[in-house]
Amino acid sequence: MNRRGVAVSNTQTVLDSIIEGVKVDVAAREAVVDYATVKAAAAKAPAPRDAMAALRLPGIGVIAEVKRASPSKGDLASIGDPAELAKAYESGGARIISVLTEERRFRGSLADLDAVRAAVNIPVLRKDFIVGPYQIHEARAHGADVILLIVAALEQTVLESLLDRTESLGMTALVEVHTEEEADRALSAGAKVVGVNARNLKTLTVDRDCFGRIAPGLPTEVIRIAESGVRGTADLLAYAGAGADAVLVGEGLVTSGDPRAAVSELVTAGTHPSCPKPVR
Ligand SMILES: O=C(O)c1ccccc1NCC(=O)[C@H](O)[C@H](O)COP(=O)(O)O
Repeated sequence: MNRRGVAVSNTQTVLDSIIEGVKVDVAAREAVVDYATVKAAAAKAPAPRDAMAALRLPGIGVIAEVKRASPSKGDLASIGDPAELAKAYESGGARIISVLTEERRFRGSLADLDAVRAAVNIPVLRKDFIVGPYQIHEARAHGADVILLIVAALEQTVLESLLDRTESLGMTALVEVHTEEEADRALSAGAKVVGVNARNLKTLTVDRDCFGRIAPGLPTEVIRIAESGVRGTADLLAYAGAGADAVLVGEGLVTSGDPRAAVSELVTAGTHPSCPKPVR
């Protein structure tokens, strides 16, 4: 019961349980490489690549994800060499490479991020469940140009301070939302790039119409990314019609059998003159 006597569920969501594991893992890494050391390493890292410029190129951009496994699907692809996969994505025309670094549920790692950043010339997104400043400096130290901030996982003041810190390090924050209320919070925190995830991270249900409900309410200057559920060009075109500047694709690429061709097909559709353009 809460203070008003209303029953409150104590059920842990999928997101809660991921965050619980992430916090344990961050504390373990911080015990080995302390905060001051990770900050110093971030300060010495090569300059961030310009993700905003990549996202402003004409056509619907493709953010291609290195994704081995997920809570919703279990194992997806073995991906022995993430650098080779990232190079295939880049040669297929991806604008940004997303690298899942969470280990317990996604079987990603910071080593994957290192390998991908060294292999490609386009911006790289560290896709993880960021809960504090340590992970932001850590992301930069490992070459990240973009980081993900999930509104549903962060108190508003924490979201604001993590967004400021990300930008002060020269990186771009992809601020992820799933509801209109979360979109309002992202905007009030100052998000310049908003990702609408079709996947509800608490229940794992996927609702591709979520983007079309939320994106039209975003200011025109905000870059809009449609995340999850893209399995082919029809999904990309539907998101484009609803105003997406880019789509973020994982499962559809890693299970395709030919990731370069799969990205290229999406890029071709997203840059074809008949593809709907975001209204600005
Ligand atoms: O993918 C999941 O099952 C998942 C579960 C809980 C939290 C996050 C999850 N995925 C992260 C993502 O947002 C996706 O990897 C990304 O948007 C790509 O989605 P898809 O193209 O559907 O693989």
